[in-house]
Amino acid sequence: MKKIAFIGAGSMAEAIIAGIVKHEVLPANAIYVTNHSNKERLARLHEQYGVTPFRDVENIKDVDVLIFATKPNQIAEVLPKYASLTNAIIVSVLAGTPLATFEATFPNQAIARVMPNTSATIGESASGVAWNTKVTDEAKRWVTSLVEAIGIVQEVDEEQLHTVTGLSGSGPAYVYFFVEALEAAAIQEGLDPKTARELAIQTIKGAALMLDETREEPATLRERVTSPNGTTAAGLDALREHQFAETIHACVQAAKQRSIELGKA
Ligand SMILES: NC(=O)C1=CN([C@@H]2O[C@H](COP(=O)(O)OP(=O)(O)OC[C@H]3O[C@@H](n4cnc5c(N)ncnc54)[C@H](OP(=O)(O)O)[C@@H]3O)[C@@H](O)[C@H]2O)C=CC1
Ligand SMILES: O=C(O)[C@@H]1CCC=N1
Repeated sequence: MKKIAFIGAGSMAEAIIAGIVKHEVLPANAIYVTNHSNKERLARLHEQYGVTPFRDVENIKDVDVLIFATKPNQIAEVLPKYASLTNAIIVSVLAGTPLATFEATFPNQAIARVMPNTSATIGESASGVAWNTKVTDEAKRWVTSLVEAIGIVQEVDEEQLHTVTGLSGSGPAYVYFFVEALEAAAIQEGLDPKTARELAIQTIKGAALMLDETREEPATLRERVTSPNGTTAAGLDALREHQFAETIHACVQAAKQRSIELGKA
């Protein structure tokens, strides 16, 4: 049985832990977790998922997979502490931070850079992965099976992970922001908040499931909603007038650019 340890216990680590535990990829007692100082959070993760908090690297010296999930600007001080774990497969979920940063500490080990998203919590992450040159077929298989347990995964070149971050790493936040805007508009235009919330959630869910289950082109599905000279055409015209596509491009580009900057920090 594999034993894995999370270095960092924030939102992303919890989303992955929740996905792994829910899908029974590993028993919870094979999952170790640490953070900087927040004891209450580790106690809550233990309580909620059954994972084992640890403080000392001695407690995880036989670990098979080490998953780094700190903020990018925290990793430089974190890595030296784990340099003795020369048998572990290394996984990073840090935005921007290059494989080379991890190779400096683990020069002979298999390293994977994964960009998941918080939908991992329910096994619905859209993740990207890139590998270093030391990765073995076995390490690839194992990390892929771990990431597949929390959703779908696409293999990309390392440089492309910046764009993956701008699309799917940050993507859930764009969708939530869209829902916030949709709800606010519906309330201003006469609905009560509860009705606006229920209709907005089901609209997003139904459209996402249509895309996934039918695999039809988004444009085809859009056209099917759009009666000639009808209400949808009027709504879409307003989106075009307000530069919807340009706005989304600016959004993905800005997130990608920030990922590049974080990688240089
Ligand atoms: N949130 C998201 O949607 C996504 C995040 N990511 C990436 O995941 C990483 C984590 O993000 P997120 O979970 O949101 O961040 P959080 O701030 O929620 O979590 C950061 C974690 O790192 C811990 N930490 C800080 N310093 C150390 C240290 N010296 N040793 C051990 N642990 C330490 C913190 O501990 P403490 O609380 O005690 O300070 C905390 O548990 C980032 O690099 C981000 O780019 C990737 C994809 C999506
Ligand atoms: O906002 C961030 O930097 C992280 C990376 C992708 C999603 N959240």
